Amino acid sequence: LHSLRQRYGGNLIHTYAGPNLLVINPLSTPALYSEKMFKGCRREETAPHIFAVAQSAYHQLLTTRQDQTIVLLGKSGSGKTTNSQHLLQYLVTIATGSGKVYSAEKWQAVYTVLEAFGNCSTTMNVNASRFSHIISLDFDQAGQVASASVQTMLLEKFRVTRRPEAESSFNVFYYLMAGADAALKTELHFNHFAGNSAFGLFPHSKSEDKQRATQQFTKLQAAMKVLGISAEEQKTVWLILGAIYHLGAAGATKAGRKQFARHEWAQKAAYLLGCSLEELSSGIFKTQGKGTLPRSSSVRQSTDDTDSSGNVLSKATAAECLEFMASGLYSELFTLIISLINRALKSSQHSLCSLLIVDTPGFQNPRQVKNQRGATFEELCHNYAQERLQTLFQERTFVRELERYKEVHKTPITNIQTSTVRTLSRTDEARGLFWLMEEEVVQPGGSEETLLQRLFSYYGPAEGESTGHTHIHAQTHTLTFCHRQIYALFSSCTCYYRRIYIAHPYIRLKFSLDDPNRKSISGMFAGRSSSVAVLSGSIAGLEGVSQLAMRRATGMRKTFTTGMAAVKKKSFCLQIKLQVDALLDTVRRSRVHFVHCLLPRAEVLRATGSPEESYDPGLMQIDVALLRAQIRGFKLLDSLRIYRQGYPDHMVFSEFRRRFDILAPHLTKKLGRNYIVKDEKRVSNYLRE
Ligand SMILES: Nc1ncnc2c1ncn2[C@@H]1O[C@H](COP(=O)(O)OP(=O)(O)OP(=O)(O)O)[C@@H](O)[C@H]1O
Repeated sequence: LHSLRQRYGGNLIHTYAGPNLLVINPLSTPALYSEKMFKGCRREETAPHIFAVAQSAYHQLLTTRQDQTIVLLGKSGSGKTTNSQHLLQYLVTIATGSGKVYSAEKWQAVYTVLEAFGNCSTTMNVNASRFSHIISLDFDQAGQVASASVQTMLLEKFRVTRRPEAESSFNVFYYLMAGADAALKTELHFNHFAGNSAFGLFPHSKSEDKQRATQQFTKLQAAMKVLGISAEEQKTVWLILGAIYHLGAAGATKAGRKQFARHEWAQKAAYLLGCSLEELSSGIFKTQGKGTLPRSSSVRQSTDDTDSSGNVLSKATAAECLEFMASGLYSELFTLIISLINRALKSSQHSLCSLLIVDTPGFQNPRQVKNQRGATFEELCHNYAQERLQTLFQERTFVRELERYKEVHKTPITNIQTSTVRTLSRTDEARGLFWLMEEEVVQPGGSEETLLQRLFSYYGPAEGESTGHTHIHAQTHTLTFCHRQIYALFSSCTCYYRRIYIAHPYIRLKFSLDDPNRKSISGMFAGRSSSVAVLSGSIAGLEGVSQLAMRRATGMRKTFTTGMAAVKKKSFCLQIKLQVDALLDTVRRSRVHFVHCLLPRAEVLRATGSPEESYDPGLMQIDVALLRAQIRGFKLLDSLRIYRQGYPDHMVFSEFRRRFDILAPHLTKKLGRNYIVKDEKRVSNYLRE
């Protein structure tokens, strides 16, 4: 702790803790990422740095030809996404061929688009990611990037329609509302905005916010252009976003017949989607019978799920029906954006092995920023993903090391707290969500209902923080909130069916094909294969063309299809678990490098807005209690102890032989260049001598 404080005070944000890198968010933009740093950034040779982690992973990829993954862990706002970008910046600079197909500019554009569509402002971070993603770089024989792809999961799609107080919707809505030029504004009916919105979606009111959003919109358009997203395609994206905005402005009736509350706004949404008001209204509010569905594999899947427990939409309120549609549309749009990004990154060049970068939304607990509300279901899901990755860290750091030590020494290692993940999780900050999820959802007899109740015991306002009415009110509110969320998510299959109804080529049977908006929207969705559609709304970006990308996609699909029986039971939580399983399965196949991102102080990201604008050397101070909690949560001290006492740096005999037999030319001479080794251990010992 002392070292970290001293280093941080001296503007040294990177520190090694054994094999892992710790990065403390500088809350400023220090000059640490210049091209000068690229040179000789070998872990063994330089001071701790995020580039050195990239270099080390790349070096291991080249020498072992084994896939490598860099996993970023940490609280929300601790700097995971920023560090992922630095990793990529380094890798594409050192390992991109002369063709520059994967330039740093292109990656910058990828992140600009991802941040516009998948980030928002939360109580912990003004630009928080609300989805998990894997960036994959596939390398060829010469160690150059041959192809790349992005897979995303756990998108918080319901944020479009409801979210905790004082948090925003996805950035892109504000960019579009502020930055659309006059022609686009007219086209989207954005010349004046509604006073009401069922989704709480309003343009920025402050002029500086508006100005920033306008700049961001220009930046987004430029980034889309860099990624080869045509003007026509961009327009389609704006049409869908515009339609979602107008659906919010239209709202839904609170009682009586389910219908739009303000028809003039609904009319605008219908126009943008290219259908009539009646068609849109019945698509959203009317219950569809089983027989009316067109036959297609993906549609059949949805009907199975929908009808087994009665008609979900008939139970949902009009507002919920509207929310299903809007968030479903957004989720489809997001999947489409990922496809467009992958189109720009794809290449059919042969590749040998991959380097993956995994970034998921960070741990978050509203109480950390003195927020009295309980956590939302989405926060639970993101914490769950983080906790599973943390479990992987422990598995790789402790379990294997302890076994190896015991194997060599025949006695167990001392001094290491070998508490199981279970007890660990229960006591640390992550609050045992991993086990909560596993116990309540996956075990027989588990149910979402009990999950919610237990969620409360973890996330309800703490004792002594407040008493009486407010306390209970906060809990009830969150419970209702969670219930609704789950209810909505449960019904997402119905929503999915409806999305197809709107977006699928089948729409042609129903809606006028001649409508230009309709044509461009269905044209964009039509190209996607049905196998991609099966995972629609869960994992996006599985349409890779390179061999390695296809192998990854098959692995992820398999996780879903083996659990499909369970998915048919419509357990949304299980679907979340499957998405995280797919992520973990992909990571597990590789050698993993961990980067722990640490938050020096809470609230500061909220308080100061963009850290870049508020650089003040005096800010390099640390909230010691917060830092200590993070170090404990990551189990960093134990990982250091095991690093000292165990065998953290090791290589298997075959690797040792391959790497060092150049030093024993007499051996190669005697046995031939490609000598076949039966006993690697014996040859390795021979080499050592
Ligand atoms: N190494 C760094 N150098 C400069 N700025 C940084 C660094 N790390 C983080 N920041 C700043 O901190 C802010 C939060 O970082 P970032 O969004 O990357 O966090 P995160 O861990 O990805 O958050 P979330 O989990 O909520 O998505 C960013 O605005 C960024 O500018």
